[in-house]
Amino acid sequence: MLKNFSNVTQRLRRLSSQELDVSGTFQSFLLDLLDEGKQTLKVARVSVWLFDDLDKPSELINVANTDWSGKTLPEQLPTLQYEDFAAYFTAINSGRSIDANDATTDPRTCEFHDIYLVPHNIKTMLDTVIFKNGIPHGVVCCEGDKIRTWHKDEIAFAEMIADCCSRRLLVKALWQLQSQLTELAFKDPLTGLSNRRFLMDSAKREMSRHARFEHPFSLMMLDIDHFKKINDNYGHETGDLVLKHFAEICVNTLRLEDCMCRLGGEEFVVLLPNTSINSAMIIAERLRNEIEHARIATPAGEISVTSSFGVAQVNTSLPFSHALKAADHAVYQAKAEGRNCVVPV
Ligand SMILES: Nc1nc2c(ncn2[C@@H]2O[C@H](COP(=O)(O)OP(=O)(O)OP(=O)(O)O)[C@@H](O)[C@H]2O)c(=O)[nH]1
Repeated sequence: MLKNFSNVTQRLRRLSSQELDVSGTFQSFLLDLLDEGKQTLKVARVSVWLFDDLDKPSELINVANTDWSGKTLPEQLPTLQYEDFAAYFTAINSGRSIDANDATTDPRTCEFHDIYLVPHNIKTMLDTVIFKNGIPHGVVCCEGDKIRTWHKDEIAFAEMIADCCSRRLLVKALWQLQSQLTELAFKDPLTGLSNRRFLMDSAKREMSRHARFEHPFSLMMLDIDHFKKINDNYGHETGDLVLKHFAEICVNTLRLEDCMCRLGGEEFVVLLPNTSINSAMIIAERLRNEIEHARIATPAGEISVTSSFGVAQVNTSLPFSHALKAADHAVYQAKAEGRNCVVPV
């Protein structure tokens, strides 16, 4: 029976309030939680095991254990296979807690007798199920070195620990999904560059920052010359490869703080913070030269491209679209002047 039940639930509530805090790692959250379980239930160790694959729950992987020193994972995580412990896996998949008072004789846990219980001096086990979308996803294992009768309070407490794990796993999955969605919303999937939406968002932020500090802010627009011929001559796949490598060449030539975005097709924009039009012209000329001399390796052989540039200093008291339109116009002028050149607004 649990002593000081209200203190215990208070501590558990404090821990579960950290479920939404994804600034710490999943690992350190689990270890804090398991330490609480170990102290409260007075057991030798508590560990968490998760199924590797929910569609095929044939392997459990040990992802946290109060025996592990510090908060680092061992190089090789211990695993359990269904074929070796069928009764145990079946019990977990039923979703019910395993209160094996005497683990060596309990039919759900006696399979561990020779390889685990005896070598580790484990006499009793209390295992509670972690769920994901209502399906068993893993287990919290509490192990003790004396046979004991698990009281219903203790089982309820261990189930609360498993529920904390379930919710933290859900939060982790939601955060992963959210960062994937953000990536999809703001990234061009082909080149990995930011997309038009990101450009417009960050331009707005840069405009107000530059207006406040009265720093110069420029942009350049660049458009690959005769790109249609690359598609026509080598095929669309090679065209895609050229776009990817073209983006890499540009990113490697530009400064880290310069933000390069793909507007669409073979048209790109680079935001140049704290840069005057004169410096922007020098940067554009350097990039133009770099692109002209690069040899892009493709299965169809080496391909080289050139690019036409329009460069503008952004007037922060006008909408950003003005600077964008002006740079676009300068690109047209660069095309009219024979391509592979830089034209200022
Ligand atoms: N492979 C590939 N091609 C694309 C992609 N997006 C646009 N394009 C192609 O890029 C080509 C752009 O052609 P145009 O706008 O005529 O321009 P251009 O051939 O580069 O000629 P100039 O700009 O006048 O030098 C079109 O054939 C588009 O189909 C893409 O994601 N992948």
